[in-house]
Amino acid sequence: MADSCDAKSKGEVRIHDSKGEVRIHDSKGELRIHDSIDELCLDLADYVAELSEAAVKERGFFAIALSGGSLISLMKKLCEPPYHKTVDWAKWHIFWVDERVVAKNHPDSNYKLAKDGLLSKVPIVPSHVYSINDSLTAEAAAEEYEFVLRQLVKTRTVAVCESCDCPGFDLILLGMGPDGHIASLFPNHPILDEKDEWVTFITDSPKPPPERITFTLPVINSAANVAIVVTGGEKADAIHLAIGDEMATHGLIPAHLVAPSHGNLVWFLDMAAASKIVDSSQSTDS
Ligand SMILES: O=C(O)[C@H](O)[C@@H](O)[C@H](O)[C@H](O)COP(=O)(O)O
Repeated sequence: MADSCDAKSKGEVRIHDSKGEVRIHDSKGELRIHDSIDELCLDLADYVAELSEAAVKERGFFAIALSGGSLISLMKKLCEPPYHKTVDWAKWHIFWVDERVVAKNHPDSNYKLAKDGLLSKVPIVPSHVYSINDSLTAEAAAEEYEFVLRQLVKTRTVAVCESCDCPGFDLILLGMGPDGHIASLFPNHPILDEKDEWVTFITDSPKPPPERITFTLPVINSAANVAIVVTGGEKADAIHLAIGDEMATHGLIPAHLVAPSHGNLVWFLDMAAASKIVDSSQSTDS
């Protein structure tokens, strides 16, 4: 049984905008304003490459879990020089934080999205890519994904969290929806309270398609590093709730529940997504 880890970590917040880079320390960590989406992509590639190098040096592996959505396109710089040569791709072990229960060649598949947008462009080892069994029901696919993950924790390909028996991924990359969902953990959904399973499933996702498997919060919060990558003004309110101090009056949203027990949390935001938590006086033009 997975013990739930208490959330202790604070997050570092990096915002990317045409105004340059500003770092502001607040209750949730560091706020960082960069040049544009392109700067965000460069910073994200640097961040991932550095974590990969450190994990490979320390453990011989880099266990990373990907989300779907715009995250994959924001990882594009990793497919370009120097990263396509300098990253030790053969040591990567790639998982999905959540996956739609559709065929792996279906347009809605997060595996297809990552394969087309990243994995087919870098020299990863195909047997190190852990996609779901797309011939199973959502429940069975979640059970089988957890079984595969448990085998890789046994071999320490995926580390174990210091204070609970959860897998300790080297990096979990999340997106966030306008409602503040992360992975396939949606507001007010009972699986937010799941504390025993590492991987669970839903059949009523408010974001189509309805059937998905997803890591649970204890697994996300057991990672050594979590990054939440959010762009676009339609998410500004959710960012305000997730990072701003006023969230107590608005209730908790899933993104606010991401608080790694021993790991580091970094928010990568563009200015549009961050528009409700910073004012223009904090840009480097001032
Ligand atoms: O499978 C999924 O749908 C994703 O994992 C989901 O959690 C995504 O990360 C957010 O919905 C943000 O998606 P966008 O970045 O495309 O808005």
